[in-house]
Amino acid sequence: MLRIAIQKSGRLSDDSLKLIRECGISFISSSLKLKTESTNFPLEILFLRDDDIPGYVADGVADIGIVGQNVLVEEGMQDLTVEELGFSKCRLSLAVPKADNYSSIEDLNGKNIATSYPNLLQSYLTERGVQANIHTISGSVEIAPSIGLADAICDIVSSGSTLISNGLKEVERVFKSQAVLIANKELSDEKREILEKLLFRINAVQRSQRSKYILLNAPNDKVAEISKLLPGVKSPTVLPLLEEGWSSLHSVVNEDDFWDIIEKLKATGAQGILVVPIEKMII
Ligand SMILES: Nc1ncnc2c1ncn2[C@@H]1O[C@H](COP(=O)(O)OP(=O)(O)OP(=O)(O)O)[C@@H](O)[C@H]1O
Ligand SMILES: O=P(O)(O)OC[C@H]1O[C@H](OP(=O)(O)OP(=O)(O)O)[C@H](O)[C@@H]1O
Ligand SMILES: [Mg+2]
Repeated sequence: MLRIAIQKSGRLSDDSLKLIRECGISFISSSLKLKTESTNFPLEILFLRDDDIPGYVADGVADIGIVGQNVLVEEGMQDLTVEELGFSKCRLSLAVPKADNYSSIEDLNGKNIATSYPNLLQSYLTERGVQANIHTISGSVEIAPSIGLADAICDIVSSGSTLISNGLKEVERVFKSQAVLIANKELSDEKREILEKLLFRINAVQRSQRSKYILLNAPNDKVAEISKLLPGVKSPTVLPLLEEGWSSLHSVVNEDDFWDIIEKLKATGAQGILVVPIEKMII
């Protein structure tokens, strides 16, 4: 049995549970239960505060965990990382009151900065030769300048709406973060084997999320040109249409190239283009 620690409630919780479920792992969860076991995979799930997860995994209380890179690097445990998971993307940024005349990082010399990430902030400032007073607080950081606690803050930003609501502007990006899977370094062979199975499933889910299945009709004399645009996993599938001189072409496209490719396909004379989601993808 492998033990995974995930955040009990917060920004990481829903996507962590979603990923586990998309891997075909079933379990019964209730907001009151802090531990649950899968009914169809050798996995036990612990629901914890996110800040505690790296420590528990390092100590072996949990075998693996899902946590934000910001917390992991702040706690100096980035070497536990196994896989980037691509969700809970955010950044750690420095922000000052909107009305401040901020021109460069040197403006923060001698200033008071409130943050929950003193280590990440300190190394960012040190690298740039800036000396500031860091006040570590555990939450509601954005309020600090307006109550006279600090001149600036360093906190998580995603849409930027929390900064705007608190009369602040983002002035420096300190760290880019996303959720990662971490693992204890001394897993037994049995546990490592379960982790490999889980990683295989996670990769299949992630690959499918980055890809789309595409079907289209094309005149036979355009099939070669279109195949170059849609190489797919190995090569596209080409099937004859009932209508003479036409083929149906099936392939897989990467989400990032998607709109670019669609434009080019239309230019070749492709018709009836269908794009459908892929649930799992094993290559
Ligand atoms: N606005 C956001 N958008 C995307 N990701 C975010 C956002 N805010 C935080 N995160 C990511 O999610 C993680 C958890 O954030 P959350 O705000 O739930 O933490 P918390 O308040 O410290 O929770 P806990 O009660 O578990 O200690 C952060 O460490 C960060 O990696
Ligand atoms: O740029 P935004 O999209 O506004 O997101 C940033 C906010 O999100 C997080 O807090 P959260 O809302 O999770 O609440 P918390 O302070 O209780 O953790 C983070 O601490 C910021 O305050
Ligand atoms: Mg926390």
